[in-house]
Amino acid sequence: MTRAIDHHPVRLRRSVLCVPADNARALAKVRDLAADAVIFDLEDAVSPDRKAQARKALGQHLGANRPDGEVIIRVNASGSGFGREDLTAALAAKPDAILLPKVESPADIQAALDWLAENDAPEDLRLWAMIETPRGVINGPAIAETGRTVGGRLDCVVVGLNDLRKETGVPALSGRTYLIPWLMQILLAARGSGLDAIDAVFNDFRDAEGFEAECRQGHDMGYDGKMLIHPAQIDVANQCFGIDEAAIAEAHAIINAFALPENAGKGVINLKGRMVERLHLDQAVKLAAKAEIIEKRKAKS
Ligand SMILES: CC(C)(COP(=O)(O)OP(=O)(O)OC[C@H]1O[C@@H](n2cnc3c(N)ncnc32)[C@H](O)[C@@H]1OP(=O)(O)O)[C@@H](O)C(=O)NCCC(=O)NCCSC(=O)C[C@H](O)C(=O)O
Ligand SMILES: [Mg+2]
Repeated sequence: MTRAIDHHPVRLRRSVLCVPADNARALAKVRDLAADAVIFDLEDAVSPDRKAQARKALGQHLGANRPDGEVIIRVNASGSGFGREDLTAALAAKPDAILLPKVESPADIQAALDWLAENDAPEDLRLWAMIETPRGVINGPAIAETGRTVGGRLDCVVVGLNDLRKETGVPALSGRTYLIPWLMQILLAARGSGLDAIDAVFNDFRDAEGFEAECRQGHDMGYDGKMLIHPAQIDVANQCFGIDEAAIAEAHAIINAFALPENAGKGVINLKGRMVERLHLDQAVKLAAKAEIIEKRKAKS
């Protein structure tokens, strides 16, 4: 695992594909897909009468197949009546992270942390949190901060706009005009506590143009990647949230310039007529680390 300057681990999360845990045909496809991370869903993609079946299918599937990227399991919320059984099944399936839906307060994170401690969860098991209700957005900074300071397991938040639109009445307009303030609020809360942030799903998976525009928007808002619902969305997300050649070259130019003996100890330098400070060096190191992971991933596929 590559570590960035601020010691937050750099992980590749450009494309985070969601798969209903009870869909055998979709599960069978996952290993051959180029998603950076896969969320195996026990929550809204699985109907209440199939929850038990989905837990069992997921355990069997992950027992025999592991995708290359991060494995995340989304459980049902604690108040749903399915939460405890989902957590038990998730822990047994040994994911990299458990995704908590509809997180509304620091207490939701704390309850999950307590359960994990009581059930001897491995130290490196991470928590992800979905922010997808009005209270979740309002309490975003406190949620992110509690997750970081208590137990240190939380390292990623995911925006759920379907639920947020349902709860607020904001319609699904192209461009997401009235949702942008909340998207930026969530991004700021995540960054304020050193967490990664994943943009929401785009439902119209046959609308390639609309999807690409939304990926570019999410990237420009600062998000690390996008939650996806269909394999056709993976390549575009990897490209939009990826790093182009010019940016990699620029990062290396900054790193090399600060490594020159004449620049040792300098806080600011002149790089071909442009002011470059050590904060830009930090950014360049992080970007180069991510580019290195992307190259390794390409070499493997
Ligand atoms: C949306 C879908 C139900 C569409 O499925 P389908 O009708 O099967 O589409 P296609 O015929 O185009 O599929 C082509 C093949 O690809 C496989 N497939 C489809 N989706 C996936 C997937 N997600 N992962 C892996 N493989 C997939 C199909 O099986 C076809 O292959 P084959 O069967 O061999 O022909 C479906 O895409 C789907 O269920 N997507 C995921 C839905 C989901 O997980 N929803 C929960 C996440 S969204 C969310 O969380 C919202 C958030 O909470 C919020 O509030 O916003
Ligand atoms: Mg949701």
